[in-house]
Amino acid sequence: MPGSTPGPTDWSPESWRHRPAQQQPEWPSAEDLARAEKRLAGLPPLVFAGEARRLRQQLAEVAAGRAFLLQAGDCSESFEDVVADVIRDKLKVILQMAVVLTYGTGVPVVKVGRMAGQFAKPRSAPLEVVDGEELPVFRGHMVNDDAPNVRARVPDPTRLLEAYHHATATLNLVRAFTKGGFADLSQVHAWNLQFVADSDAGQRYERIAGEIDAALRFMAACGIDLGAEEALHQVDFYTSHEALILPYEEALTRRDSLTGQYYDCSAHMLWVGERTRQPEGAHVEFLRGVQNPLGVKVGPGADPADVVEVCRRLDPGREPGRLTLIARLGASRVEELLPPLVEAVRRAGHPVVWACDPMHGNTLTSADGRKTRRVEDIMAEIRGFFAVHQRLGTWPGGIHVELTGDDVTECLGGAGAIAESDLHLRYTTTCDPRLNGRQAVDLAFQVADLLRAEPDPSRA
Ligand SMILES: O=C[C@H](O)[C@H](O)COP(=O)(O)O
Ligand SMILES: C=C(OP(=O)(O)O)C(=O)O
Ligand SMILES: [Mn+2]
Repeated sequence: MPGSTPGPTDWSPESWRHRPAQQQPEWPSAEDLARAEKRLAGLPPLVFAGEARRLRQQLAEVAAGRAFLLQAGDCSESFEDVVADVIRDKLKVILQMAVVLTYGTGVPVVKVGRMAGQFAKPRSAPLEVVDGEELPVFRGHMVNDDAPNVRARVPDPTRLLEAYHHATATLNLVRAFTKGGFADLSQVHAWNLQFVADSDAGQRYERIAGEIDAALRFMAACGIDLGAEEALHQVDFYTSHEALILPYEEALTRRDSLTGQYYDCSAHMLWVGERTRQPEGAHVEFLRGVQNPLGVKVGPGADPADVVEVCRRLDPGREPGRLTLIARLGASRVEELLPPLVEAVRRAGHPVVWACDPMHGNTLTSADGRKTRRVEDIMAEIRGFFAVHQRLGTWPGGIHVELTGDDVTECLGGAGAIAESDLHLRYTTTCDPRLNGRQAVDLAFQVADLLRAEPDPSRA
């Protein structure tokens, strides 16, 4: 059974407190923080250990080269976007991408949202200048508000509770949508948002949807009872976020009554960010004791020996499905930097999933000072990632992307050819630039083409 290795005996949910923790807010009141932690610790878990174990099993299939991981959602979820239509549209785009990938390749797709808890952000600098005024930086709605004034930027521990409640509302809707009929394959046309349907990618998607309809009609005509096939009517959709604010994660960590092991019940999968993955640091210490599937971001400065050390701490049992390494190396350097990392981890015997985050190594600033990314760089990094794995005979296990279902103008180029002069039109992200629905579905088609060129996934 995944996670069958007993949890470490020299660990407790609070043992991270003895290690240096990067990127933690300076909460103005220790008492208010303690009150919020106490309340959170008494609230029900958001996800269940059995669900996290099921995701581990599915990720073990990815590690073995028999499935593909699609991890996607906002850079930083906004409390203001915990609105039915926004959540539904994001889900539609992710389901569409999954259909494109599965239908085009025959490879099962494991779907994980950066959703229902992605409310905290690590930042490169503690201060920023907005309209000439120096302000503490926005750290995600779990910590402070993004409004550009000093009062809004003061960390407020009651936001930890608000984050929990916003995550709960999001997850409730996600569960209803994915288990209650909306994700039924007969709805495949309805996932095509109007602004996506009008694009080339949207029309290509419509053709696939038509073929799926025809296949379903064919099976029904052959006498197959489609109503009885659960897989046609529901999808498994999992949640994930960066485990950044450790008092929040600790408060939601619970011992599973079935196995006696600890799970961080704030999300199915947690990852440690590029800025907090120090082997001796508090974040790695916290995550090594919870049995959820874990991600580790790996940036261009990563030393292979350090990455192996993090793998040793987080995956001592060398269990497939436990660890996903999410490489975010940049389009221009992926082919140079990824091979030594893959080789070192392979030599150390960790059966990790390798996923490509083509967003964070390709961020640039536009002339008017907005963070943006070129879709062509994003695609170039994905192509480089596939090329490296093909050369090394390893499986390019998945992609990790920032997107929204809204028709935003945050990333340059791609389907819809967004120019720098368009960025201001609908630039609504609270942190990093996201692909809009059209750009995301188009990207899925290109990734499906790359996956199709891979050796038969049933090889393993
Ligand atoms: O994903 C988020 C960003 O890349 C990270 O928070 C750093 O952003 P910054 O360089 O604007 O602080
Ligand atoms: C901050 C992020 O990534 P990284 O830790 O890789 O910079 C992120 O995924 O939004
Ligand atoms: Mn980001």
